[in-house]
Parts: sequence; C-alpha cells; structure tokens
Amino acid sequence: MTLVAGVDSSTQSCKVVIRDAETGALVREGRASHPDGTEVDPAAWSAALETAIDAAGGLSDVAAVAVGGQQHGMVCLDAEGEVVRPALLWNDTRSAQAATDLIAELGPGETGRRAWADAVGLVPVASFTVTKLRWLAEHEPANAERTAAVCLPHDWLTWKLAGASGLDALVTDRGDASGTGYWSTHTNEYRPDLLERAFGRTPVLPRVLGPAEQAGTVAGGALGAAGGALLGPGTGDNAAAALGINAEPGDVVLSIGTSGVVSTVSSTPSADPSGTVAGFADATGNYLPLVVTLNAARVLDATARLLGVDHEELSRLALTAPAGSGGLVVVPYLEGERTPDRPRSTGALHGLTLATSDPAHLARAAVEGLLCGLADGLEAIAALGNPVRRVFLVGGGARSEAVRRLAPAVLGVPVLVPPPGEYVADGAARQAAWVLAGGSTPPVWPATSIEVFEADPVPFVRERYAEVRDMTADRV
Ligand SMILES: Nc1ncnc2c1ncn2[C@@H]1O[C@H](COP(=O)(O)OP(=O)(O)O)[C@@H](O)[C@H]1O
Ligand SMILES: O=C(CO)[C@@H](O)[C@H](O)COP(=O)(O)O
Repeated sequence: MTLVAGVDSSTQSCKVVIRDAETGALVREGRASHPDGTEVDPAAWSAALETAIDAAGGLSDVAAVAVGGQQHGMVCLDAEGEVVRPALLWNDTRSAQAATDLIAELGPGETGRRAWADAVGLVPVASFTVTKLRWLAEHEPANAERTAAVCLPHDWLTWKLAGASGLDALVTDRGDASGTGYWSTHTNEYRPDLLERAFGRTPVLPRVLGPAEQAGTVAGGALGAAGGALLGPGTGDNAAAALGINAEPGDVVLSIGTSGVVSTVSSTPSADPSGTVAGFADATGNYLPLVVTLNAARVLDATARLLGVDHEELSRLALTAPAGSGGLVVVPYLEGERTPDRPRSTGALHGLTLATSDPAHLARAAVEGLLCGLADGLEAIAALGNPVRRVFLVGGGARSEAVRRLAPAVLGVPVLVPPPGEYVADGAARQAAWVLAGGSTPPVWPATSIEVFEADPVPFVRERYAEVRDMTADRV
C-alpha cells in the first residue's frame, strides 16, 4: 500500500492524516494544539506539526506529503531565513486602517474598490497579507527593513519540511497566493506594483507552483520527520477543504471552524467590488469565490462558556427554544467582523425580554446568529451568478447537532453533512497523491456517506437579524 500524508495547520490546531494513495482510506492520524492569539510565532506551528506527525506514527513509510494551512498570515523572514516577528494571522484586525488607506490610494470610494477587485480579485480587508505588510511598514519600520522575504503559514511549513535551504527555495500555490492581495487571479502572476505600494519594496516571494507540481522532498530530520517523501505545493485551508470534499462547480462548502466560510468552485475568476466575495483561486487550476466571517465555532464556544455548559448541552438547549428565539438575536461579532467589514465591532444581544431571558433562548440565538452570517454569505455567492446545487457543511462547528438541524432552516436549502472529519488535511493528502500519480486531475477517491438535513425555511429569522446586525458598539 502506498501512503500519502496531508496536513491542516489551521488556526486552533494542526492535524495530520495518513491515507492510502489509491483508495483514500484513512490509515492513521494525529493532532496538536496551536496557541491562542492573533499573533503567533511560527515556531509554534512547526512544533505542533512535529507533535502531530509523531502522533500520526511518523512519515517514514509515506511517499508524499502536502500542507494545507490557515490563509493570509504574514510570515516575515530575514536574509538568513529567521522569522523577523510573530506572524500576524488572518483574524488580526490591527491593519484595518491600512486596508482603508490602500483602497483609497487606488481611487475614491467605488473606484478604488473596483480597481483592487479588477487587479487581484479582492478588495483589501484587515485579513489580507497586503494590509499587514502596510501595517508593518508604518508601525515597525525596523522589522520591515529586516524583512527579506514574505510567505504564508503553509509556505513556511512546506519550506521547513524541505529543509529551509534558502529564501529562493520558498514555494506556494495559486490557492494561497490568491489570498495575499498581491497575486492576480486574472493574470496568474504577482502584482509587485501593489506590493511595492503597500510595503515600499518587493521582498522575495515564494515561487507559485502548479496544482500538482512537486515542491521537492522532505529533508531527513526536518521537524523530526524521516526524509525522502515528495512534497506537494500545499494550499490554503479553504482550497484544501474543497479538494477534500471533491467540490465541483455548483457545490458550496460551508465550513464552521474558527472562521465561517462559504465557498464554491468556479471555472471563472470573480471580482466583487463590494468586497463581500473574495475571488480566490482553488487548488486544481479553477477558482474559489468565497465569503469569510471572523466569528464561527468560537461563537458556540463562547456561548457554552457563558452558560457554563458543554457543546452537547448547548446544542440540546438550542433545540428546545422556538425558531427565531422569541426575537432574541445574537450578533456574533466577538472578534470584530470581516464580512460585513466591521473590524472594530463587538458582539451584541438584542431583543431581551423576560420570556427570552433563559439559557435555551440564548443558545438558540447564538446558533441562529452564526448561521445568519453564513446565510448572508451564501446569498452573496449566489448573487454573483454562482449556481448553488449542493451545500456541504463541515468544520468543528458541524459537530453540533443544533447547527446541523438549524442550518437548512436558516439557509433555506438542504444541507449535506459528511461524517465528522478533517477535510482540509484530507484535501492536502489528496493533493499529495496527485503529485505522486501525476496527470491533469487529482486521483478519484470514493465519496464518503452523506447525511442530508432538510427543514422548512424560516425567513423571519434572517429578517429579524438584518434589522439589528448593524447595531453594535465598537471595541474599547
Ligand atoms: N460538538 C461541537 N459543537 C460545537 N463546536 C465544536 C464541537 N466540537 C468542536 N467544536 C469547535 O470547533 C472549533 C474547531 O474547529 P476546526 O474546524 O478544527 O477549526 P480550525 O480549523 O479553525 O482550527 C473549536 O472552536 C471547537 O470548540
Ligand atoms: O481567512 C480565511 C480565509 O480567507 C480563514 O478561513 C483562514 O484560512 C482560517 O481558517 P480556519 O482556521 O478557520 O479553518
């Protein structure tokens, strides 16, 4: 049996799956936690990857490996390849003003937004790497000066696995490059002019590999791994999830992890000047228009904490309250928000009455608030002309029964739930198998069983949410 490994280095943890390259059958897996915070030393990711590889039984019998990772994180390296400062993650909002400035520099109002969307497929928000680089240039000029190369979390881990042999060895792929804000989905090339505008100069950037292009081999002893396995180009976690689910045009993947994601595979690049839909690339040569919220599974974590219950009880409580939670609405902007663009916002609770002041109503309102944000995302994806034929629900939040049962009601469409699993790591493993096998399309692995959840639509839940979602206080 030939084995391949896939890695998901995501916000809260690192997961490794080892699968049969031919059938896709799961053979072993391992995981390790990442530290909290929106600013993280990349050494924590390599340590977690080392632990997760170990927990998965090592890589000595594995023929190929690929890394999927949280997108956009700014990893700055000096001329010797040392990390200059902790990475700023996708959910760090300190570069919100930089985003506003960069948009205005390409033209006032709509003109600037359209110019960015036409240039790179997205309109800057604090999440994107380009805004973090502007923030660095403005606020930490000494660190900016020391920065010789910039890469993303998955690029850095791939480079470490390959032995970190010099900045010229850095590689990435279209999927993750398309989330930087200085790589164009329209031309398949970097836009050094935009990077120079943001950062003042163009540091070394990872070479962008094709979807199944080899990225070298794992170096013996790198992150404690046995050497020799082929390395895939890796990709961003959302592109990896699409590959893991085998999403095709017309399929929408809804992921409730640290971020809430609504994405779809498309054969054409998108450019949404409103900035709601980010026009990324996928990991197969197609495109991945997507809407992302900063607040997803952690809204459930926070509500469970508030109520002093575990996830199972939170779900049970939510399912005992009525649809619409008697008018109680949780606006879930606990970390600020990216879609809609409210980086300085806080969460809010609206509609408290004596009747709604109990744990069940709060639990239900939290699940509904989270789903309303994703329903807005689904609507935006569809409004750009993307067909919505099937909607898949994945991510840690999909383990909640209340989420699975309320999603079709709030979204107004049936929801397909594959078994709980690590679909990002699976997608990376499938990419590794593709690199090994070669060819123009990834190997076909048998589809997993799917549970279909259906419910009568409850449009009044979204209507009530829309009434109050902009009534929030700013952070102090
Ligand atoms: N049964 C559950 N119900 C609700 N949320 C859950 C459940 N199990 C895990 N989670 C949450 O899912 C999140 C982790 O999901 P995951 O998709 O792995 O995130 P990420 O990829 O961003 O690290 C955590 O916030 C965790 O608390
Ligand atoms: O910012 C985005 C995508 O644009 C996020 O989806 C990150 O890629 C983090 O993903 P998770 O850790 O939540 O899976």
